[in-house]
Amino acid sequence: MTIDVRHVCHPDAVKGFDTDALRRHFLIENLFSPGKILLTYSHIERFIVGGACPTDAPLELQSDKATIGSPNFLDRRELGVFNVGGPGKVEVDGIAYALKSRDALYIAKETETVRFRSDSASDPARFYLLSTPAHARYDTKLVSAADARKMELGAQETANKRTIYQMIHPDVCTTSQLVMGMTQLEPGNIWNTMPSHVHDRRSEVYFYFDVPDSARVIHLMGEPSETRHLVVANEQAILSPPWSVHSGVGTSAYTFIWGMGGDNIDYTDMDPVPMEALR
Ligand SMILES: O=C(O)C(=O)C[C@H](O)C(=O)CO
Ligand SMILES: [Zn+2]
Repeated sequence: MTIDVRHVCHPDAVKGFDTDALRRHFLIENLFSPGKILLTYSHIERFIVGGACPTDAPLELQSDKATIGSPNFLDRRELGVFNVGGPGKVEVDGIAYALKSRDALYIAKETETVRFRSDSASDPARFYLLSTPAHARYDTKLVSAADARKMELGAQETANKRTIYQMIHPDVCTTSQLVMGMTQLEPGNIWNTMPSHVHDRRSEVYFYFDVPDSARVIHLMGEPSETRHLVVANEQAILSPPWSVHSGVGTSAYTFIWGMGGDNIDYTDMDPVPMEALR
C-alpha cells in the first residue's frame, strides 16, 4: 500500500501555478496498479482517495501511522467503494459483499478489517475508494446502480444529456459526511455541470472513467473569475477545494464518480456561477 500526501493550497497561490504545479496539487494520475492499493491523503477535508486492484490474492486495507494514526483505517473514518472493473468481493469484518461493475458499498466507521478480492485475476475488480473522517457509526450498505436515486438532466441539443445516480446519499444510505454518486453521459454528450457552480461548504473529489484511450476530459477549476483547466485521462481523479468551480467537458462521452465531504450532506447545496461571471 502506498500513500501520497497532498497539502491545501490558497487560491491566491494557485493563480501563479503552471501546468505541472496544478497537476501535482490537484490531479491524481495513478489510482490502480495490479496487486496493489494506491492511496492519496489530501488535507482538503482529510479525504483519502485511491484504488484497490486485487489479482490472485486478496488485498487488505491497512492503517498508516503517519497520516491516519489510529490502529485501524476505519477507527474514525467511513469509506465509499465503487467497483469500476470486473466482479469482485469486499469483505467487511468477515462478511463478503459482491460488487459487480458500478455497484457501491458504504463501509461503516469502526470496521476493523476490509479485504478486496477479484472473482477472476484475468478480469480484476477495480475498487475506487473515497474516505472521510466520521463522527458516528452507521450501517455498512451495498448500493447497486438500480437502488440509486436517479435524476435525468440536460438535452442532446446542449450536449449534456446525462443521468445522475445518487448512491451514497441521505435518501439511500445514512452516513456521517460522505455523499457519493455517479454521473453518466449519454453517447454524443460531453458537458457535465454547465452552467458551473461552486460548493463553498463542501470539498469534492471527481474520478473520471469510461474515457476512451484517445479521449480526454477538460476539467475546469479555479475561482470563477480566474479559471484554470486540467486535462484528464481515463481513471484519473481531481481534488476540488471549496473555492473552485466545478464543471467539465470531454472530447467524447464519459462517466464520473463525484464524492463530497464538509459542512452538510445536502447534495443540492451548490452556488451557481452566472455565465457572465466566468473568466
Ligand atoms: O453533471 C452534473 O451536473 C453533475 O454531475 C453534478 C455533480 O453531481 C455535482 O456537481 C456534485 O457537486
Ligand atoms: Zn459540483
